[in-house]
Amino acid sequence: DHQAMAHRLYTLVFPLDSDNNRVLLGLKKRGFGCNKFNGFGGKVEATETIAEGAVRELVEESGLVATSMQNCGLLLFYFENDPVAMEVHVYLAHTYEGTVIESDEMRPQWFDIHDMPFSQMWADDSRWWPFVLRGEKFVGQFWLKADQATITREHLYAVES
Ligand SMILES: Cc1cc(-c2ccco2)c2oc(N)nc2c1
Repeated sequence: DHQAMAHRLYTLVFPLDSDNNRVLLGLKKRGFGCNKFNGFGGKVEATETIAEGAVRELVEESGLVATSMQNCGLLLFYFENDPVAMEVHVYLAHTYEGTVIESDEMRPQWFDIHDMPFSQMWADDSRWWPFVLRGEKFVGQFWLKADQATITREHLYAVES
């Protein structure tokens, strides 16, 4: 039978503009995922809920205060040579306050949701973003090589929202 794997909780938030045509991404300026565009997020602290962590990371990394968020998917990443999986809770932020600011972590930029910079994003993004565009909640499991760029196996499916 399968042994339970250890996992670490993360959030990922994608702010959408009011007519749902554009999404705010951040170019990571340092650390994990450096030089990739991604949603805004990071580790969930022990003292907060996952949703609270999502709101906090969005403020810290973009300056936007989310006033409504929708959990749109779950991503699980397994790395060769690493026993701890990443459990990433993905959110769309439909309404928010504040103005977008560049942080020392992230350089924010708006993109057409149908013209994503996938060549400058994590390899998994082009696989599950179509679910977001269809409004389908998803669960995606991705097994990655140590280079964190190569997907060796994936299991991606829609779930009841
Ligand atoms: C391995 C990996 C990690 C993350 C991540 C780190 C923090 C939040 O998410 C990803 O995000 C995306 N889009 N692909 C990702 C792959």
